[in-house]
Amino acid sequence: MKIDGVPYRSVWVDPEDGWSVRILDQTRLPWTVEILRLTDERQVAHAIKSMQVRGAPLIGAVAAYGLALALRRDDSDAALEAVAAMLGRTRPTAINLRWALDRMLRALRPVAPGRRAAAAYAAAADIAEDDVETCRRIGQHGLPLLQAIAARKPGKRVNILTHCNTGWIATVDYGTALSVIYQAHDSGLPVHVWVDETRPRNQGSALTAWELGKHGVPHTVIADNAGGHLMQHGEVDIVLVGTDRVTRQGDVANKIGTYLKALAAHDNGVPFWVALPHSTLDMSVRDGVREIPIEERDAREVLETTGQTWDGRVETVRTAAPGSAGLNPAFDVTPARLVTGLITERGRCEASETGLRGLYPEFAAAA
Ligand SMILES: CSC[C@H]1O[C@H](OP(=O)(O)O)[C@H](O)[C@@H]1O
Repeated sequence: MKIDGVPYRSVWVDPEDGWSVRILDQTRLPWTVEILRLTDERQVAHAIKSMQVRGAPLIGAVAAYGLALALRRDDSDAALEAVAAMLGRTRPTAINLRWALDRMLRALRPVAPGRRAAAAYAAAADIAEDDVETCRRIGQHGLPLLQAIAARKPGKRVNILTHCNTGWIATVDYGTALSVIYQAHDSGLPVHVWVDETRPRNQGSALTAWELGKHGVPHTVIADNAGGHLMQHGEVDIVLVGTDRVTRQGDVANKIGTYLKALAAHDNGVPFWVALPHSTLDMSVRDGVREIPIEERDAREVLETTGQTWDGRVETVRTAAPGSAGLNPAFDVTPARLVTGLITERGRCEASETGLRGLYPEFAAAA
């Protein structure tokens, strides 16, 4: 996607040296566009843990390049396994991280030391390019949902509620739920997006609002708790979110607060659709509520917030009462029964094992 007319991806190999890895520092957005240069796997691990890079598909792609960086120095079997394990421990919920590292290990274990670094860069590039095309197709398969809503309300805007950030900066390009919104907007459909602020890290008000603003998509930032009220008053035509892991029965792990949005949507008869690439499927898990590990992040993310002062300084301030403890689960799981359907690069399906088997027969055979 573009930033002020300049095309970007969210991760790329530096064309000047051909090996270091460039990323957008998402902790600096929306205040500044800062490009970081990563030169080893430790910097990659920090970038993922600190959420300089974030978003399920993107952390997988960046971890893949982190493995390539490590193998430039030491491409022994021991180093390959140890670095993959270290990167795999950076964040527990998004299955894309393990998916990407497993794909890298399958590609690299058969390669003789001495040739592994080049093979790793090629395999990481394949993961990145696969994600770009996958996310573009997700947008294509989601578009008819918005077209159908627009056809039922001619001359009126299609109101979409989204949670967290599922845009091009959460993937290598295009995004997942936002890929649908971008394609609808670019096709001339009158879309408007209710952007959940998405406390505590404000991926919505800071990142989704920034992305949509840069692309000229009409949007309004709302408090996380306002979505149900808007649904009760007919102001939401569809809820579109991304995900960090979908189980074989269609349970959906996503940013904390998604489950509450799904409950409100179910209670108000609002369609609740989840967009995901194949790399977000975890067919080894059935019951998401009981089996998906939920990342618990530093409580300070809840007790504090970061923003820009009126004279342009970016500062972090404490918003909670001094001395109060905090708890910060970063994800929750929405049971399949609350999900209207899944939008993937292969098409749309119901949130069920049958639905997923229909789109991904190879997974059924393997599981
Ligand atoms: C395109 S998937 C984005 C997915 O990842 C986000 O989590 P985080 O910001 O913690 O990386 C959120 O759950 C989004 O739905």
